[in-house]
Amino acid sequence: MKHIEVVAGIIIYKDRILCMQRNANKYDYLSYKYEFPGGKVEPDETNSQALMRELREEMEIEINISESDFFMTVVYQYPDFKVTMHSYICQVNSPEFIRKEHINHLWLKRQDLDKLDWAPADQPIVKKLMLE
Ligand SMILES: Nc1nc2c([nH]c(=O)n2[C@H]2C[C@H](O)[C@@H](COP(=O)(O)OP(=O)(O)OP(=O)(O)O)O2)c(=O)[nH]1
Repeated sequence: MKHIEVVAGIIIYKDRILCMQRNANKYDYLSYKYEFPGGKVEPDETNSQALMRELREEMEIEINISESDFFMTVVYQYPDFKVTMHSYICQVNSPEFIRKEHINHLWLKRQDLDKLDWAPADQPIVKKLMLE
């Protein structure tokens, strides 16, 4: 079965976390779900390089990310593929970005994160963020 390596950014501005809504997808279980922005790691890229590239491409966010920003890794088995997702805390100084691929976004306080319909692999990240 296909196994993909993904990076995701927990974008934090003041006391709010950026939640991005995916568009329709060939897999119903991912369509319109909320997620943390990011994407697949390409060969010869480090995780932080991949995340900086994805945030630049997807949202025009220019940010420096290093291994010290690592938050947690989730391994999740979807019906059609397995994902290993590495998440990083990304503190930003401005809430500005350009939404190029997602259909909606919300800036939520930690305690409200569980009000959204998250991609299944994101549940452990949401849970951990709510504990802090
Ligand atoms: N970026 C991101 N991807 C996530 C999260 N949770 C989760 O299950 N995923 C999955 C969805 C996708 O299968 C994969 C991310 O890769 P992607 O963004 O390049 O994939 P995609 O489905 O949008 O596009 P593609 O496969 O058609 O290229 O990881 C998350 O919080 N952020």
